Amino acid sequence: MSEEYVIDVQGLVKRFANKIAVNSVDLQLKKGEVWGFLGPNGSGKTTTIRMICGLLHADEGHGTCLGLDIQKDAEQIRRQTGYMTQRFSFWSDLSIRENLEFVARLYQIKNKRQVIDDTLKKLGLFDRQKQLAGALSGGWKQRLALAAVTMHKPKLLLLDEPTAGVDPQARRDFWDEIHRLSLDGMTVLVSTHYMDEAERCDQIAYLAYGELITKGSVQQIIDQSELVTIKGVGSQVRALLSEIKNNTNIEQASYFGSALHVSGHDMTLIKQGIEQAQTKLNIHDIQWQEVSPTLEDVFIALTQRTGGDKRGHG
Ligand SMILES: Nc1ncnc2c1ncn2[C@@H]1O[C@H](COP(=O)(O)OP(=O)(O)OP(=O)(O)O)[C@@H](O)[C@H]1O
Repeated sequence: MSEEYVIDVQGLVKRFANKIAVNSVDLQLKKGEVWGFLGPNGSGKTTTIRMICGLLHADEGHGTCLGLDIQKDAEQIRRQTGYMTQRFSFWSDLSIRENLEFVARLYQIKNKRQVIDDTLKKLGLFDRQKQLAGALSGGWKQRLALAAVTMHKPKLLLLDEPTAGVDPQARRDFWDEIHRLSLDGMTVLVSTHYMDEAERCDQIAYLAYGELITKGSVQQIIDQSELVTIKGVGSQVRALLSEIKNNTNIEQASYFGSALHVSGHDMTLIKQGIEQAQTKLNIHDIQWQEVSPTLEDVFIALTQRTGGDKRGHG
């Protein structure tokens, strides 16, 4: 095993019936890093997470998690990992504290009372400990889930879309907590569809169609994409979209608020395409400015390209 990595897996493959859900995925996460796991619905994020923590047997590939073999040491990995699933469930008719007592028994935590008190305080749940879990709002439920999966002090936290449907303030608080945990040395892998959350991560891995398309810091991913973007602002910008999308030199066009972002790999061709569309529709009052592509621009372009390749190869 590598001393350096908390997760070190190579060539992970998972098939369901005849379909490949995950295809040859490599991942290396260092201690204390926060990784964002992104990709469209069904791209294989949950399946990969489940293989890493030994809940699902990989059909091919090998590697270690916390220095343990993912194919052989599943039980030991699970004991040292906090895994928050998409549908993390509680006893809704038990209080916050009673739920944590239940989890503490499950993990055979020693000195339960003290550990539960500390966890409640750390996550700002102490004053609410008697509230029924079923009556909590989305943000508080997520905190309870985080309390439940961190109470046994895991070295690795795997969070599968932990903030889906949670309001922005609660999501921000949740992320503050994630960063606090990483400062204590916990390694975190979080799957998310939110771009602002991706930007809070040290590193990102992006999956599409079961394949790892890119990984690195936000800036590295933007730079590696070699995507160029131009932003248009003006009253007639909405009329341009469908005409621009018909142009084969333009890989991607979409609205960001009242602005139109147009992206591709050759700015000269993009500008030509825009000019053709404007001339055809007799639109001349749009101001264009070259901008750095956003992470979302890059991910949409990557997904479209990968999808095109897949369709192209049948
Ligand atoms: N137990 C299963 N049996 C059959 N197919 C499965 C099973 N689990 C996942 N799949 C399929 O594998 C593919 C990858 O699914 P997975 O849940 O890993 O994607 P995901 O990236 O986590 O998606 P989402 O963002 O929607 O959560 C999908 O096509 C899914 O339908």
